[in-house]
Amino acid sequence: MLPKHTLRLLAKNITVRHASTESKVKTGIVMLNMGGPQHTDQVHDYLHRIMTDRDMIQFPFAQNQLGPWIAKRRTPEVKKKYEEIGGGSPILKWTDLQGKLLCKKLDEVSPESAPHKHYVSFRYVHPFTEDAFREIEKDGVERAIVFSQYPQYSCATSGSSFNAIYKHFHKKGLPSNLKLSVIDRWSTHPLLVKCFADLIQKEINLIPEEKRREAIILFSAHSIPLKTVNRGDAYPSEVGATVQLVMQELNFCNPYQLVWQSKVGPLPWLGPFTDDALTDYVKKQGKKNFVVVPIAFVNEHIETLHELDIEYCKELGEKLGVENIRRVPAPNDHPLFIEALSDIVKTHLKNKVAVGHKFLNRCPHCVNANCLKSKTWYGENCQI
Ligand SMILES: C=CC1=C(C)c2cc3[nH]c(cc4nc(cc5[nH]c(cc1n2)c(C)c5CCC(=O)O)C(CCC(=O)O)=C4C)c(C)c3C=C
Ligand code: FES
Ligand SMILES: [Fe+2]
Repeated sequence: MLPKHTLRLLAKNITVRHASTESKVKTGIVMLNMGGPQHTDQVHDYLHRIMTDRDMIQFPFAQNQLGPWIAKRRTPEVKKKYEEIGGGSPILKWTDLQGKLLCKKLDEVSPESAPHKHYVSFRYVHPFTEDAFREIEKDGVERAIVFSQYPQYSCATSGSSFNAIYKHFHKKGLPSNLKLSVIDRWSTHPLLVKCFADLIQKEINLIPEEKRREAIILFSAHSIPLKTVNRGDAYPSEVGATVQLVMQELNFCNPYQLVWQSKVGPLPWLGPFTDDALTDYVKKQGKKNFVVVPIAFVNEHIETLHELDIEYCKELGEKLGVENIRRVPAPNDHPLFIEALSDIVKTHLKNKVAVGHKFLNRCPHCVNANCLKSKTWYGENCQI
């Protein structure tokens, strides 16, 4: 039997915890990402939304016809890929878990902004931006922090999601009791860097000792069209910054190279491409050991589970006769990654910068009216 005062303390604790879970949400964390189809019957609509999103992709002509046409033509092939990775994208499962773990940690390290609650906001599949903000308004949240889950900012991905929030609010206005602020990029956060370094080191250690030092670390990021690069998109340099810091953390232990994957459509995209790089390293330079790192994704989905694991590491690796090829997992629920997320939010609240200068400044060659309207709106409406 426990002493009486211990029992009283336990009862008090239980009551306090109960009260905090029931109290009104003070800080909402909007987990911004593109999302992926949960089931294969969502694939066509998902692709259609991507290919007709002018913030994401611009065709040189016939945009209204080309986008839907590519989506329709691509559907069977992409459906098959989702079937091969278990029938759908795990991106919702991971984002939801990351949000839950993040808010649990924030309740501990930032009691002044607690209770925290996460809201998943996807661009191309349910739960959409509108769903997230409907919930936020229903919960009577005091402060919403829009937290891009792309560490490196691209106008095609992060920018499109931020523009969608602007489109949702610009006519009806923000609820008067809601403060909105923005975390738009965090490619150089020290804990993100440490997390990648830890994940990479663990895979390097699994390569036989005599081959370990010669393994090439291939950092593979989703490519973007060259037209987007030349407009001044920040993404390639921000991905490069992450790579450089991760290699510094690893004391430049191995040879490394940044390569690009997942090109869509016939226009020129940023290279070198991951499969071409692998092929030439093996065939032309006699390299046989590789560690592949998905450096611009924070959770598993079709590009890691299918393109990297099945198409490149398994099928292409076997065809080329590589000795060792290991794919590093995405950060997922790695404790250092959850710590990174929590530190980013805590620092955002402490620094009281509602929206950064870099976000408000457009690409030098931006011709997208949505960007101008959206960035002006964020500049006028964000507060912390
Ligand atoms: C940093 C991440 C990403 C960038 C940059 C990006 C650019 C980009 N993507 C497309 C078109 C498609 N992307 C698709 C899937 C997909 N893309 C990303 C991330 C980035 N895209 C992720 C995480 C995913 C997978 C989602 C999931 O399954 O969970 C797809 C659909 C799949 C396919 O058809 O291969 C398309 C289409 C463009 C046009 C673009 C830059 C302009
Ligand atoms: S395309 Fe980059 S700000 Fe408009
Ligand atoms: Fe993509």
